[in-house]
Amino acid sequence: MTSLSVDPKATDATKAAPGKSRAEKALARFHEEDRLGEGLDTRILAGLWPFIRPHAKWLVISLFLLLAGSGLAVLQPWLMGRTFDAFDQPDAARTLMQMGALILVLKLFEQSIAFPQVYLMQLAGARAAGDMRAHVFRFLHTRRLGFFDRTPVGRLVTRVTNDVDAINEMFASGTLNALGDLVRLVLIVVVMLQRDWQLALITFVAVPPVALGVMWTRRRIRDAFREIRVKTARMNAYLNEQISGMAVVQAYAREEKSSLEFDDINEAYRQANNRSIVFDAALDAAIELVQSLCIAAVLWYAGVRSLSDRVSFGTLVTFVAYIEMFFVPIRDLSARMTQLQSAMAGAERIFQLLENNEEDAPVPAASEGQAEKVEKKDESIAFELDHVDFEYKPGVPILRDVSIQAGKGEKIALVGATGAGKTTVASLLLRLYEAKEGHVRVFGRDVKATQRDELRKKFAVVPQEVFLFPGTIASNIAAGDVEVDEARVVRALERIGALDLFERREGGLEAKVEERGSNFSAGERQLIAFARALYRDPPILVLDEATANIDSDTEARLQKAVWAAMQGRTALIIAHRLSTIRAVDRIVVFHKGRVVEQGNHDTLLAQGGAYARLYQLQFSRGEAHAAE
Ligand SMILES: Nc1ncnc2c1ncn2[C@@H]1O[C@H](COP(=O)(O)OP(=O)(O)OP(=O)(O)O)[C@@H](O)[C@H]1O
Repeated sequence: MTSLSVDPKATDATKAAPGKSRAEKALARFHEEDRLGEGLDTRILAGLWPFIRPHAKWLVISLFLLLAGSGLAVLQPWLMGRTFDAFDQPDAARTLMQMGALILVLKLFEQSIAFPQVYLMQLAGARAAGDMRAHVFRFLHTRRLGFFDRTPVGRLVTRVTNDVDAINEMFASGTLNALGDLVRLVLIVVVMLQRDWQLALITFVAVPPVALGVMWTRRRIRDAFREIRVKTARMNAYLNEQISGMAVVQAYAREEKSSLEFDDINEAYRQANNRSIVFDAALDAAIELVQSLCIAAVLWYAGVRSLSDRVSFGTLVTFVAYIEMFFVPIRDLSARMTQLQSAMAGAERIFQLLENNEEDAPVPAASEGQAEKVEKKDESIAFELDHVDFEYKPGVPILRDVSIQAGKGEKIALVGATGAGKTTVASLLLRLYEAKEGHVRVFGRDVKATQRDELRKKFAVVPQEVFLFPGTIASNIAAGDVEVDEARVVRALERIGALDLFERREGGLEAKVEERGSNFSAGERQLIAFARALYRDPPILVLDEATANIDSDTEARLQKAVWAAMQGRTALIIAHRLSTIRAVDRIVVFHKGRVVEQGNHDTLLAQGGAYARLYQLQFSRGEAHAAE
């Protein structure tokens, strides 16, 4: 796809930022996205086409009906004029009845095609937008984690919601009706000129000032809308922050201060809205005024001219009707242009996102031949880091020359100060990130040469911060399975000794899990994560032990869960509890991204090195007693 880069010039939001705090500037930059696009952009339209194409037939029918509707709308005042002209003809009564019937039929026809026209246009738009949302969501699933580290969540959510909606709006709000408006304008101009060119010119004199006025006002309205979007985003961000941090707000009696802050944000939002309302109302009133002036001018001129050349009654009726139809499309054209620009800007941002090439490669990165080369067929090794260097950000090394091997069934503990790089090792094994140097192998195969799904099926991860999805206890334990296998859920819970704990809850295993598992304690969430690991029953368990304090009953259950989960499989434990550390086969000690010691508890203790110091530190804190 060609590059659809965004114009880098600063926007109002960033220009308005001098002297502001860093946070405010960052916020302003974030809202910079509210800029509008360049109107019709063929590259963007080409990018949208694959989403529209499957629904294009509805769009074509709708546009055809739109053009037909525009023609019918213009035909009626013309017929009306002919009807009035027939008044002084001898067979006026018959002509009037015929024309009346014809106008009625045309009106009915026009109205009856209006429904399918609007419906089909919106249908095509809603379906294309739905496909696009699904596409972007699937695309996000296939990005590497590093991409999410760098991209704010809010921005990605906006791509799937607001930006796609902006494209949908193009269909829903009738932006494409601009085509009908244009046809209508051209037809009106032609009929007016043909009917009476002098009266037509009187009307057209008003067009340039109206067009200029509309453009000026629209620009103000557009600025006001942009301001509204910025204020809305600010309000959303503030509400999000306040509601998420409600516990702190209440605990520190911050309600009054928060209310004052919110009042400011609310007031700014109201004022931005006010500006758009004022300009919108003024524009409507001005258009009405111009229409009335045009009608008055036409009537006046017809009066003046009637001294020498009588203007027919029918012509006057036709002109009055056309003038009423004439300025509305001019007013709407610019609003539709704004909507189109907004849709193009939304589409451009989506395409920029879709250009990201950090794919979480589903298939082996190396060709088959290369894959063979990196394979190391030692069936007894479950996983291995072979002289691995790694950095999250270029130039900031996190792991340096790390080599760790785990034999099948071996239990390995990683210990070290916080930030030493232990969790990173687990992420590399799952190929959530890729090593800069060296090799990461799982069952003898380089992770880069393994199918993503095949690799990840070999692991169950119990993270420090367990993430629960809304659903039930059972559906969370069976995470990843569309159909929950009840018997397996029960067996998994039994094995970690937590079945009774969850069955006691109201609703049992079908008890509701709220968003992010907020109705479960940290310990309970950990237990669910252990059950999840056992349900999956993979050959390797990765356990990032939680450091949070939990009550002694849950602690005992967790201990049991750890042992149950480790049974019969290889385990990599990022260990914090001494009881866990002492019972593993091998301890790997990390310091600033390097492996500084390896061995079992007794050997390392006897060495009196880094591990012995860490152990003494924890022991002196009294944790060792708890672990006895
Ligand atoms: N996604 C990330 N992007 C950038 N830097 C990161 C990322 N994740 C971790 N780091 C940094 O990498 C270093 C190692 O982090 P890691 O989580 O592996 O440490 P750890 O030893 O597991 O720490 P802890 O015991 O606190 O869990 C830290 O300095 C951390 O700030």
